[in-house]
Amino acid sequence: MDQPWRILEFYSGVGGMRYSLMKARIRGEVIEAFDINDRANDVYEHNFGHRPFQGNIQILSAADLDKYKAHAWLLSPPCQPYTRQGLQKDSADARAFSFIKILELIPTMQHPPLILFVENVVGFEISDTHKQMLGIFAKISFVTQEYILSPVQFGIPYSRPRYFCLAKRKPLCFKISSLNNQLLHTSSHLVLFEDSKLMVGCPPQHEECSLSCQPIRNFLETPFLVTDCAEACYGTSDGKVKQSDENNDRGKASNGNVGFFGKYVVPHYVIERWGNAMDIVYPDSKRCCCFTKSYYRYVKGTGSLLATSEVSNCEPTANNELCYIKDLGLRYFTPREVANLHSFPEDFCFPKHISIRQQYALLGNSLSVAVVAPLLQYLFANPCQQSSEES
Ligand SMILES: C[S@@+](CC[C@H](N)C(=O)[O-])C[C@H]1O[C@@H](n2cnc3c(N)ncnc32)[C@H](O)[C@@H]1O
Repeated sequence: MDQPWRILEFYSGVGGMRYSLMKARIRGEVIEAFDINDRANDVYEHNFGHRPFQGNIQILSAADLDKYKAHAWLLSPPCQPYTRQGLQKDSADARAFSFIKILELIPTMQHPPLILFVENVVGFEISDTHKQMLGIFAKISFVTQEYILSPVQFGIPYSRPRYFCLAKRKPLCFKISSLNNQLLHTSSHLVLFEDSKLMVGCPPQHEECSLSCQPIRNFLETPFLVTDCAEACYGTSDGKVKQSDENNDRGKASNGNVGFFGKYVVPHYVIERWGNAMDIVYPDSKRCCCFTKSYYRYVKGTGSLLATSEVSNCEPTANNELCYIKDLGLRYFTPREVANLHSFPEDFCFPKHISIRQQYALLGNSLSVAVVAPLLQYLFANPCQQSSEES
């Protein structure tokens, strides 16, 4: 392909796909992005200087899309229809409609895309939306390779396994076509980035993978210790944090000081209620759990908490486990640290009016650039030639 790829980014959120394209150094241009969420679009515009098309993707027609003459579509549709925590209504969930609707337009287009990339949660691969998607791809002569990969397989101490579908319209082909029509859990054949020498090809959660990961410490804002936090215990007892303590009040110590990490301190009442369900990691840990959009609002299953002190006056026995946890200087990872674990670039930032909770929500919906970039590099590589390995 001589000309730069013309790329559409659907469900663009805060632009994780676009950052992945940049990291993968794909010779192409995002000619339009689409998202229904105002705040996500504010963040996107703040970082890329372009405001995505704001509206429901479901209303787009084939004629609307033909105007872009796009070669590639990147799509990360809502994952709630398929998440284990959700109701798993799958294709019956209204949030799944726009995705199938837009794929169904492809056979009717004058300038259909040549390349598609889809990201979603694990569980999507057994959904009927997935079945419908593959049915449409077969009808329009697309070949596919599917993956379930997590950042831990790329040297990042972060467990966020996600489903990816790479699809190309024939006669385009994959570099390794023997992997067509397979669901793969390994990344070993993906192109190595100069700066990701730690990439290893083993299944997510595999012990050896996390051993070769960098420590969490490398992803923290510095200094990472909690200060001024002893009395920063605000909130209600239902595991939810008070509505009014957004950005300002939360973390204000009774002496009036607001330490940088004050608003990230885990209140003692939350430890008492949810301590046993917390995933606690240390700066030297080589793993942490997936941050969801509910991080900072809820504790259970929404992401790891950071222990900033290993010294406790209490013994970690079953009887005084909560006392022990209270002494760990627990705090939430900051939004910047979550962005670091998502491998977002240093210059990524939020406009001032986006609250902390909104920042977590937007990041929780986003993706790992460390995983998506090599997949995109593989997807866009030498698309018109068979690899020498196969010839
Ligand atoms: C899983 S998130 C994708 C996030 C994105 N990849 C990122 O890096 O931030 C799904 C996004 O799709 C948007 N969305 C959901 N349904 C939509 C629809 N029908 N039309 C347009 N955008 C939609 C949501 O606002 C959300 O930002």
